[in-house]
Amino acid sequence: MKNKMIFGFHAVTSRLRHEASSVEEIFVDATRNDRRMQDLVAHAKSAGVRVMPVEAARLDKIVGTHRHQGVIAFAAQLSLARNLDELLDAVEGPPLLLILDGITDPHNLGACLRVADGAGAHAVIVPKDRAVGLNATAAKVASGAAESVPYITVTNLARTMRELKERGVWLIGTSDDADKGLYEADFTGPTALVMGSEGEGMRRLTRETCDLLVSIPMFGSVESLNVSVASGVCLYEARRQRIAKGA
Ligand SMILES: C[S@@+](CC[C@H](N)C(=O)[O-])C[C@H]1O[C@@H](n2cnc3c(N)ncnc32)[C@H](O)[C@@H]1O
Repeated sequence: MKNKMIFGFHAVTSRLRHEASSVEEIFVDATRNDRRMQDLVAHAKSAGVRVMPVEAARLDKIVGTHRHQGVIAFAAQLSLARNLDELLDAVEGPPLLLILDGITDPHNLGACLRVADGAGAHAVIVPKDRAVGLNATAAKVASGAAESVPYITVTNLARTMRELKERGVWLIGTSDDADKGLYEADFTGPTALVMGSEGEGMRRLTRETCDLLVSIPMFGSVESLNVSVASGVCLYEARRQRIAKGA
């Protein structure tokens, strides 16, 4: 299985708690010896995970612009089913998820992943059936985002949506015929943005499972936007609101 990087205390601790055996190695800032770091190192060592103290500059170089808080783990990808739970546990602040209900064009899927990465969405969730998979074309169009954004395939999308609701995630569906405008909706809490397919939009059950439906105002003569463009507009509105609120 391919290794992935996990950084930050919350995410690394969560992985150690959920499946320590998947963690191959942890790099920690050698100059940090506070209680939080001591606890994490003790937890890792008791689980038999190798801990390597390194210079902070090395951590900076590994993660680029991300915040690592002095800790990076290298771990195997977990099975997809476990990922959503682990992911929600590990997210700091309110989660922002993108649900794609039955996108069939790999270019659109790739572009959605790319904009999800850009806007800092925590995961993209797709149904297993009746949707294009993450194939080579989608991965290429995603320009690296296929590796950086957790991509979660679920067998029953409506059930996953209900589970998200139980975890306090607000499901905001999008449709060009929704009465409420995008800019009237609050995206600052835990949110899953739900997008429909290219031709038909969201399926009936998906639509009915949403807490709220919003439309992006259209000022010209066409009725709707391409799904990846619409994803970008909505995700960046969510991000704008969170920045304004300091979330
Ligand atoms: C090409 S549109 C599908 C249009 C389809 N007629 C429908 O009923 O949604 C693909 C998806 O992009 C999103 N979308 C496109 N334009 C939108 C708009 N103006 N407002 C809200 N969502 C939009 C929706 O998620 C939609 O399901």
